Amino acid sequence: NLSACSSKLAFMHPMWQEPLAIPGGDRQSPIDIVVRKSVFDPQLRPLKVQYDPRTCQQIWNNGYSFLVEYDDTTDKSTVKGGPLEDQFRLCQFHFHWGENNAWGSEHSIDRRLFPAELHLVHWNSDKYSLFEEAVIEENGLAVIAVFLKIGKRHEGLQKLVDALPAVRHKDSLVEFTKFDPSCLLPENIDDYWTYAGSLTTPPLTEAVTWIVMKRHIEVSHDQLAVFRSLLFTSAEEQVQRSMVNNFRVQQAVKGRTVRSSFT
Ligand SMILES: O=C1NC(=O)[C@@H](c2ccccc2)S1
Ligand SMILES: [Zn+2]
Repeated sequence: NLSACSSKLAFMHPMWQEPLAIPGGDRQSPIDIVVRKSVFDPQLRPLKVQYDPRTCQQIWNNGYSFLVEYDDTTDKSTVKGGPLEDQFRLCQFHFHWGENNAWGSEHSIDRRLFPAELHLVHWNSDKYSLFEEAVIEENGLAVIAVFLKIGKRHEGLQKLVDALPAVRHKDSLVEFTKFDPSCLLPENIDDYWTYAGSLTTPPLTEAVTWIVMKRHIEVSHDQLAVFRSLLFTSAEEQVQRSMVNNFRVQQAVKGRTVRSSFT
């Protein structure tokens, strides 16, 4: 029973062609965050994150990333505050990473890329009743992004890393429970940038309030190497392709303002 938040939204082929024109297309993601152009907004409140590990259900390889999916039928795992006017429900988290440690993140800070980027995907449960409804609305989604750096081993991540060989191929799924994703957040979640953007995979809808953490987390080289052992391809395909570089090219800022919660 794949939760709605990602099963229906087909991630097209990992190297899917960028559509020539996206409807509107003036608030696409990801972007480079130019720190000196960001604007401090004292009205940005602290983020309130409340995750219940009992809502964790499964991990699956959708042929573009691996998704850790949560039961989003009740308001048990939520984010509110910060730039958000409403309460948003966690439906899944996933990562984007590179073939080496020089790149892999979708966003960058003054052009600095990170080896990987975590996305915690939430939808506006005050206004909508399903992820699919929210995904086409301009205030439908909130994604918390956290950069990963190579350093010491991340103890909380290891439970997830140990489960990855079971979802090596596209369309494989394994039960995965009692995982609290707050262990993947940096200690300080009060310092972030926020801007109006889009999904970074099809349907690329301009529905996302992005919350990009200033502080990164550290994972070990070996832990990230296990991400790279995943495959884009299903077990049946004769040519296997490593799941790496699953990030979108950066998009034009087009006059948008990136606000910061800190000076
Ligand atoms: O933050 C994002 N990362 C992705 O792969 C995009 C996505 C697309 C559909 C569902 C969930 C996430 S949007
Ligand atoms: Zn993502």
